[in-house]
Amino acid sequence: MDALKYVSQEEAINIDLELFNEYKYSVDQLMELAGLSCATAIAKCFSFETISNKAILVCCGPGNNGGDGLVCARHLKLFDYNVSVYYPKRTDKDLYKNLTHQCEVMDIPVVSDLPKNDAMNKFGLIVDALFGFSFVPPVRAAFLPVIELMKTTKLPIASIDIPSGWDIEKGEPVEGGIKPELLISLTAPKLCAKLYSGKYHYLGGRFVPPKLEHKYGLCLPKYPGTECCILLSFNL
Ligand SMILES: NC(=O)C1=CN([C@@H]2O[C@H](COP(=O)(O)OP(=O)(O)OC[C@H]3O[C@@H](n4cnc5c(N)ncnc54)[C@H](O)[C@@H]3O)[C@@H](O)[C@H]2O)[C@H](O)CC1
Ligand SMILES: [K+]
Repeated sequence: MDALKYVSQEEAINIDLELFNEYKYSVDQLMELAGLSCATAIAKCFSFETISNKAILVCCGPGNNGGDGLVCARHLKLFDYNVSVYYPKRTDKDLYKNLTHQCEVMDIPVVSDLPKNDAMNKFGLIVDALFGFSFVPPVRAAFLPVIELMKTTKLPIASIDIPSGWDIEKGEPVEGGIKPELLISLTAPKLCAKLYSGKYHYLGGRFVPPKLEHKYGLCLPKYPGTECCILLSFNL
């Protein structure tokens, strides 16, 4: 079998466009599957016993990566974790308003200010849903504090699709970036994931129609049975 393809930023954007325009998926559909696969991979890697208070802070950015984070937060809550969401720049579109509402009515606190030291100490894991494949470096000022927090924290980080702040193709910035313990690539891994050496690398977003997979030569791995995510690599 041919090797799994790591896609460029342009290919990732084109695949995304094709899913919406040619294959007629809606963003909500794919985001739900993407977010569920992220929550599932997180639960596989971080059981209740391994993270203090079962408490997870999900940091959500302004685009669809942040939307995946909101969906992921809701599923983690359904999996019985104690979930909070940090969402500093709320996007004024119905999709995001509804996803935020769904979290709030499930008693997931959604805050606009980064939790301070004491409040931060209760968490056992940070989910990074700040930026995905549309990120263009460098990080703008509004997001520097949360990126700095994630660079210096002792808590494990689970990154959705891209470790935020990393160049989509060239990887970690030369001045140093965040170092997630889990990376969940969605649809297909991006080139930066080749340079990822953290503990767990999962693939999620099991929604690619075979014709689209072949067109881009993705050579996706065979997901086991009905699983929505698959472990690509594990480093001790
Ligand atoms: N088909 C798929 O694979 C699916 C992927 N999903 C997820 O969607 C993201 C990509 O989402 P997109 O809305 O295109 O953009 P991002 O979330 O990556 O970010 C755009 C957002 O961020 C701002 N921004 C860009 N650069 C910077 C910067 N340097 N500093 C600060 N802010 C920045 C920009 O202005 C936008 O507001 C993909 O990765 C997946 O996670 C779908 O959910 C399902 C289908
Ligand atoms: K991310």
